Amino acid sequence: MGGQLPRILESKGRVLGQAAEQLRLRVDTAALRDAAAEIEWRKVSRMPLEAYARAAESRSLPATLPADRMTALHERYERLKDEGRRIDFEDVLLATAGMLESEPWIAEQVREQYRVFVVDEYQDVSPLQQQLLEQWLGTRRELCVVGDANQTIYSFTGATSEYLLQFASRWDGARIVRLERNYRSAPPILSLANRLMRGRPGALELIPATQLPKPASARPGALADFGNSTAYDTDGEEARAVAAAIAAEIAGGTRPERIAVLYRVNAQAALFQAALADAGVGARQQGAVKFFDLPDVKLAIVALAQLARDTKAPAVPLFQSVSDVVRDLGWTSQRPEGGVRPRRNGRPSTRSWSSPTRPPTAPRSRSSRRSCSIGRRRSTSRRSPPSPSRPCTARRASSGTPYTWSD
Ligand SMILES: Nc1ncnc2c1ncn2[C@@H]1O[C@H](COP(=O)(O)OP(=O)(O)OP(=O)(O)O)[C@@H](O)[C@H]1O
Repeated sequence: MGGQLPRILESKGRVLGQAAEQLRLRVDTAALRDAAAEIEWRKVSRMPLEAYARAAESRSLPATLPADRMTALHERYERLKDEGRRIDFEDVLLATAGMLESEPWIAEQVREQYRVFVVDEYQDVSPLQQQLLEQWLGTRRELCVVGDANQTIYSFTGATSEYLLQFASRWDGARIVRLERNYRSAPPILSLANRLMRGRPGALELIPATQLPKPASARPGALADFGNSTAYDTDGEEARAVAAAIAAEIAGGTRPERIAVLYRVNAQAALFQAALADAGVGARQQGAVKFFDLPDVKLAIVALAQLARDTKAPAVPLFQSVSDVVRDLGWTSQRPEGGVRPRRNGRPSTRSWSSPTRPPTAPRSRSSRRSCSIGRRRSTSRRSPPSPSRPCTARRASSGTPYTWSD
């Protein structure tokens, strides 16, 4: 008790970089990013370092960081963090859970303050977050969770849709409300989403709430069906096929301004633009802004200015401090190839000099992650409220628009 509060690490990048340097590990930024994800996974899974050392043997790790080096890196990262009196986002959760467990009076105080709990995006809850939720709840049952197992995206950092899928069996008498009427997307999108998700655990059968408006200018049948989805081996092949399909559409009479390409991460834009140019199709990137107006560039400039004013900052060469600052913001020194570099866990990596740079390991809520282009929030009052003392779970209709936001 007492003393100075520890500082919260904005991202693990810088401390991990120092740890790797101290251990003389030659690792690139991608491997460090994977190490950060491993640290998150270990901590939200509540796994002590010794247990991780064993578990790491059977995990898929970067070639430069086999199990023993990865474990050593975790250990050094934790040590450096403790020495600097800093805590990361997982520590905040761990410390809160530990406090509620060891100090029942604090748990009581929290429970008095909050009576009813609503958890959104419940498909992406980690064991540690679930533990916290249970500690907040105590013996009460005033809980409503909302989620869609088909929108699970954080498994690689230890989240699991199991809590959502098993909710009814864990909470006897829970009321399940299936939100399958979809107000967001047009019927062809929903029918494609239904086809893609059919048979998966917790899959919903989405029902369009509205029929597609038919402007007079629309070519009959233009949006009647998306046909089958096609997967390509590489981003380049995908971009070329998309460009060829667009060129064919235009040749068939569709006006170019009626065509849009929705992509998942900004780094893909360059590939699409190149493929479209090769196919003789002019394209405009929406949201393209000047370099110094990019939010991430502005952020870096603010951080660098702060560092320049900080008289207590350690005297290190300029390139080192600049590199530390931008690395801390999640940037890498590798030029984007226009494609998305696959992570070892199959998820795309979005870090690059030109991509938005919120670190993938930074503490951020799903809502902030999505805030770029899709309004995710809607007043919960429009949903049926859970009856008191009866936990309810609502499965959300998947939006069916997985490619419309860009990180
Ligand atoms: N009853 C309704 N009538 C009209 N429009 C609605 C209704 N309910 C939701 N919508 C619209 O549907 C869209 C999606 O709603 P909302 O974001 O609440 O869905 P969600 O299930 O939380 O989505 P996600 O699965 O992406 O988190 C919003 O544009 C919202 O305005």
